[in-house]
Amino acid sequence: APYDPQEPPLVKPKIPFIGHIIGLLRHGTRYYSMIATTTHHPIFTLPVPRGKMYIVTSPSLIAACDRRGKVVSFAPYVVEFGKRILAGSAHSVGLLSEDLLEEKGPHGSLRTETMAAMHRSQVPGPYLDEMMRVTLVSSVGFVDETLLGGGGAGEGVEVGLFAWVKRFMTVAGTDAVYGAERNPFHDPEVADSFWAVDKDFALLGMMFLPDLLAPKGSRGRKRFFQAFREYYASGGLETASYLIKARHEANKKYGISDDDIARFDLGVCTALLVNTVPAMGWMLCHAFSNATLLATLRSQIEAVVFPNGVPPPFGTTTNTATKINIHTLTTSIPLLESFVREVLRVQSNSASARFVLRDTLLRDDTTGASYLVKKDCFLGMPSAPVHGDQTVWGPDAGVFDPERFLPERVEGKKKVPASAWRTFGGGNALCPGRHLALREIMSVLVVLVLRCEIEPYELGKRGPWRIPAKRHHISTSILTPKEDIKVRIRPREGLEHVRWEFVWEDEATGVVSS
Ligand code: HEM
Repeated sequence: APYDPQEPPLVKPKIPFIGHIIGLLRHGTRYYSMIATTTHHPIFTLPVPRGKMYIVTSPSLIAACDRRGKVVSFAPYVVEFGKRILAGSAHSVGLLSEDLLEEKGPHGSLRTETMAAMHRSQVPGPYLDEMMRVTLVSSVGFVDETLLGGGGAGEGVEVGLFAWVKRFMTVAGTDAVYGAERNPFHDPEVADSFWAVDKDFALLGMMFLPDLLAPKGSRGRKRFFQAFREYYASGGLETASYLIKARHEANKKYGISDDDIARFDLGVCTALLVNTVPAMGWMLCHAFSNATLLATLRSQIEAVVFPNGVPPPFGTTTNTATKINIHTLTTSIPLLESFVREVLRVQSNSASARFVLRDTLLRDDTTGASYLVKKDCFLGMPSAPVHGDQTVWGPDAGVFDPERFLPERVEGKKKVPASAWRTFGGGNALCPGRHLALREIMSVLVVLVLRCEIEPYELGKRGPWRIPAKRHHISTSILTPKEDIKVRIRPREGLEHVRWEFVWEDEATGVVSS
């Protein structure tokens, strides 16, 4: 459709016609930030071959889009994902695409019903606590194994940091959801299959000769589906979390076949893992590369967990374990969540991709200006430009500041609008896994900060920390590094004799872990 002057300002490409496509291919989502900083438009239109894209960069207009979530919609992407990546049957994809405008309410279609189940099962409360209990047992077990490695004499192990995190977070995350007893991810072949699909995501999405053009991803996808069909056939559902049970119920209500349910699980695992896993890697880079911050985190945690705030001396603790309730810890040490939120602020590359289902007028409450966005156009609210905006975060927007989200700091400053922190998106597409992700990340962080030393290590000697460059990916919000960091992980000196017991217990909800 021709450009209407009521639409957001047009940014013409330097190279006619294809210039923006070249920019996007070359710079990825950074391209939006580059345009935002040079034009200062709160929303702009990028003409591309066969259409146009609207890009929103101001928190007030992002809030306006969130309010119009039904017409500036995420739903078409759920449908495309079901079709292209999950390769669901025509029947199931048909059901997913019903009631795109969500006029029938939260229980009016398979898509909305499933999403309601995702939210209901992950709000803070007993279901979430139970998932936390399982994930903690799983990740602590793996850390124990690592620390016993390297001959057990404390020399530690040398690993690629992100690869190491990926191995245990993949299992810990899926244990929480599918239950530790029958989780298909305990078979390393299934875990590898899953990550092969993620790697070939863009090629599989083209739906063109996948066996030939994306052989590993295509084979991995088949292996994944087979493993999940077997999981349900052998009674896996009985050992699953409420999340999987609630989804299953919704699927059955709409007559989804067992084969399609196994396919949908690839969607669950994608949402569950592709951001959480790299996010954990970045957490460790930011925590362990900064000696002052690491010391502060340790002393704040130790003040809570040890009587008198210092580790018990050698010889006094052989029989009693030091019990650490991570739930209490994260509520009494605000720096933990502030740090995690700040890492997510600087590392987030989320797109918040939307599709305009109906011509809509967006009103910017701060300026009073209105913009017309047209049916069938793409609209993106990339996180990077807002996360780096000095008018929102202050002149130090570009600086990594782990204390930025401390409650007392937030109160003292000009209020940052909720729509300016976009790590988990917003509106009715707001990530339902945000509580699980934050809690899981904080838990693993506490365990590792307390128990481990992690140092860059190459060719047998200690090297400097370098925060690596990121690899572009079309669908994940937290990108992976271009190259992994080689590190040595060993038990912290002087604490080898401490027997740890990590639990997640919330007296308020009554879940007690073993
Ligand atoms: C650090 C970890 C995570 C990050 C950064 C993240 C980020 C996001 C983002 C940016 C969106 C899109 C929101 C939008 O477009 O406005 C999203 C959606 C979603 N996320 Fe997460 N996520 C994380 C972890 C999880 C976990 C652990 C789960 C658990 C299953 C999960 C489940 C989902 C689902 C199901 C959606 C789709 C929502 C819908 O269709 O309405 N995410 N996430």
